[in-house]
Amino acid sequence: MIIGLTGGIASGKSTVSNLLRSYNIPVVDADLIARQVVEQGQSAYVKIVEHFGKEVLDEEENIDRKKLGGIIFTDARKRKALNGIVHPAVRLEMKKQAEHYLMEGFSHVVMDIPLLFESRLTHMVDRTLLIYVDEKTQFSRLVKRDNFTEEEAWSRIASQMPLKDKVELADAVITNNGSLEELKVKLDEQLREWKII
Ligand SMILES: Nc1ncnc2c1ncn2[C@@H]1O[C@H](COP(=O)(O)OP(=O)(O)OP(=O)(O)O)[C@@H](O)[C@H]1O
Repeated sequence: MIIGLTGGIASGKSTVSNLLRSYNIPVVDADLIARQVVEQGQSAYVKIVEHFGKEVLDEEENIDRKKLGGIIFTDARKRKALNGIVHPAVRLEMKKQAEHYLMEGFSHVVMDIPLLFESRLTHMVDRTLLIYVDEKTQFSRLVKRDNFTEEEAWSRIASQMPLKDKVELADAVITNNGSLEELKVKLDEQLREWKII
């Protein structure tokens, strides 16, 4: 079974991923794969350079994510073109890694996909698990983790689909407003309910 783990910025997905790994449940990380598929030598890298030109490369000829981000931020057409290159490569690699774990004998694999609902990727998973936090907690954890100003933190939270809208879409929700210990207990309960442990 493949479980889709999702949430919002600083809601606790990585924290939960690490807890899952401590149960020996493999986690496939969409953000990590999105960085790997644009590394030199990968087909998405070649396509990006073909499409956007060498000006998106840094001195070491790696893709400069900041430069590319700046270009697509103001140009919807270019953003679509980039997504059209990167997203299929990410999906393919995620499937490959999940299949590999299942072939190895793991009965469950988790896919950590921040934009699982927004990108309509629920067809890739059998069940969805949302890590929810209230906005105040999300805000203070974000400021603390990334050293954002209040304004930077709020604008990032506001740019995303509200977590309360994702609650309706998820098969299960873990609320992460409390301590790490509480999170562990709730995750443990959910995994038992789903007979994963
Ligand atoms: N229950 C908790 N108690 C205290 N701190 C927590 C708790 N859960 C998460 N955190 C902290 O909040 C921050 C955000 O958590 P985490 O990085 O796991 O979120 P995320 O959803 O993976 O974020 P992003 O998608 O933005 O990378 C981290 O600094 C983490 O250590």
